[in-house]
Amino acid sequence: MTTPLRLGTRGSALAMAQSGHVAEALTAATGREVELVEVVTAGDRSMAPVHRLGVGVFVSALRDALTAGAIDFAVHSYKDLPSADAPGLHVAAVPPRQDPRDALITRDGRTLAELPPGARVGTGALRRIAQLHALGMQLEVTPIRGNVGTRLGRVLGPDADLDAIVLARAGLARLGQTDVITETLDPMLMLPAPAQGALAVECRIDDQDMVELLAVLDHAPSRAAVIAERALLATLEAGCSAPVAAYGVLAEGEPTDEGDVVQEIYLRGAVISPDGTRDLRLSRTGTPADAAEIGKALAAELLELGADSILGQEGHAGPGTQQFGSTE
Ligand SMILES: NCc1[nH]cc(CCC(=O)O)c1CC(=O)O
Repeated sequence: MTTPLRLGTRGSALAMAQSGHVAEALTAATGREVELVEVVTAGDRSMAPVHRLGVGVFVSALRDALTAGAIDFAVHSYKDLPSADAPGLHVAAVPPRQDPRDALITRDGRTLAELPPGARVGTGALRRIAQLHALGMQLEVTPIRGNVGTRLGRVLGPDADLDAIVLARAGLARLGQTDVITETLDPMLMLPAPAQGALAVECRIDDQDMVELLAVLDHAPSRAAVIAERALLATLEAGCSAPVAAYGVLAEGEPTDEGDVVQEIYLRGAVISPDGTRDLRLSRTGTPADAAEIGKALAAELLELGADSILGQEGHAGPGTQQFGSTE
């Protein structure tokens, strides 16, 4: 009998749900038993706005446990990972991604377009705040934090004080709560965070057995999309709490003259000032093998249009440093 593999996870309902799904998938594919080990992170203990908490509050405790050998692997929400690689660690799998779009939940069932001026919309991420302002609908955007249940309470609970909230559809999907969604937002209006809806399954780079075992969970199209989105973010030297959005989609391109169907990646990226007055959005296509280059090239185009001055406005960390952390 082999010993169970130790999967480190945060204790939030969302983290437990996504770790549980990965554990089940790994057991189904390999027959290996998986044991969940709860790791408490600084981000779980604090209620401060996350863009003020800064560096990796939800991630570093899990990574420390992994490096120390207390756990064999960890599952992260990929969008919460800093864009720089962690020394000695390796993302061994990107499982099939959930729908990466953002979701709107309203108190009275109105859609985004139906919200009146002055409607109170809660969200924590600068990226979402910026895009809500950019709609020019005079929404009153209110910062919120807390786990998914707490945030839903602000709009659906007995003491609801907001007209609407925006959060990742993927989180609700993993919790089996998509029935609360009023509207899944069009990425042309609300472009998701880089890597939203994707998971990163991480292990120690020198743990060859785990690297090989976890590879069964990898989904190449999801990985390619995430690579492109995160290359854009890294090139902008921004982090998950910056007002940067990116969405990569793999699709079949136009058939070649010989009639061959090839995969194409379509990447859309945006940098928007928190007040919504400066709004840069561009897209680009290429082949999935060039995912990282497409992200870098799109970031370079955004920089040419002045993206750095927008990012500078909200305390851009500058070259060599990484500002990141869970945005909601
Ligand atoms: N930053 C918090 C966070 N990290 C991952 C998710 C869930 C969705 C995902 O996996 O992208 C959420 C919640 C949210 O943004 O509403």
